Amino acid sequence: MTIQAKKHFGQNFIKDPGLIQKIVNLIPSSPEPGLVIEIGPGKGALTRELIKRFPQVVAIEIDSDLADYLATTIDSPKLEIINEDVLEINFEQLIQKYGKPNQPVYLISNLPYYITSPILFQVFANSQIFHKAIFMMQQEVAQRLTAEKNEHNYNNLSVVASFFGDKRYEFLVKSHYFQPQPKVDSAVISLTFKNDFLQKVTNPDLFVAFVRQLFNNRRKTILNNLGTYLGDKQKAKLVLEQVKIDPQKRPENLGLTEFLEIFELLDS
Ligand SMILES: C[S@@+](CC[C@H](N)C(=O)[O-])C[C@H]1O[C@@H](n2cnc3c(N)ncnc32)[C@H](O)[C@@H]1O
Repeated sequence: MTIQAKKHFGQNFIKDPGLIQKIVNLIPSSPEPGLVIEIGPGKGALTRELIKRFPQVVAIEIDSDLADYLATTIDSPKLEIINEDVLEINFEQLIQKYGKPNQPVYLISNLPYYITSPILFQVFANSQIFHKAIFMMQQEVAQRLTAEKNEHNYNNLSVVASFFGDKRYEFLVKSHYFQPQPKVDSAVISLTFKNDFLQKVTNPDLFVAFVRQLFNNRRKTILNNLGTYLGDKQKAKLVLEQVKIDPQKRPENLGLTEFLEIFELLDS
């Protein structure tokens, strides 16, 4: 069966066996092999390797041609193919259905690039139910996500990713590894989820929105950005004084702890 890549679904397939191994190796198989959820299995490049190593793989694919192709070419009781839009998936219910109690849950994807951000934020919103995510994305986004303060790519995504877990830039994947070949290179990142920071705020969604707004105008000082957020520059000045943050700094000069300090003060 010939499968033509559909551009509107962000289909760029990989087939290099070395690359596939390298990506799948990032999922730990100890202390116990967990439930693996793959977003966008495509023609099954990663999926075939995953079912060799893990007891249960759930693959969510929006394209029914590909879902049918997978169902007819992979015959394994370990694989569950779900023909749906990942953004419509209720991960909690999915894990209840396919996982075992207390089993670690891993996410893996060569992400459909057109919805990288919505998927990332959907995953963040469910971070407590996942152990680790291995995601391939455009290199520029990977650099932003894994950047640290004062680095030139640092933005709200960098802060939010650190809030939800330990992030790591794993490796670069040149564009020629994909079929069809995209215009830009990609990179694989990993995120190991943690609850440490989550416990500090009552509403993580509000924190995510707060950080986003504080980066609204990167060139302006934190005083200006916070003033706009609060609609009150004087109050912003007092808040920054209380948490001992230099009001002349820019958002890119503040680390996660500093954003949390400001937010916690406003939250209390
Ligand atoms: C970059 S391709 C990766 C394919 C395959 N995993 C590989 O590495 O060769 C992205 C895959 O995500 C699928 N996809 C796109 N949008 C999706 C969505 N909203 N929900 C689920 N899958 C989606 C595409 O159809 C495609 O199979």
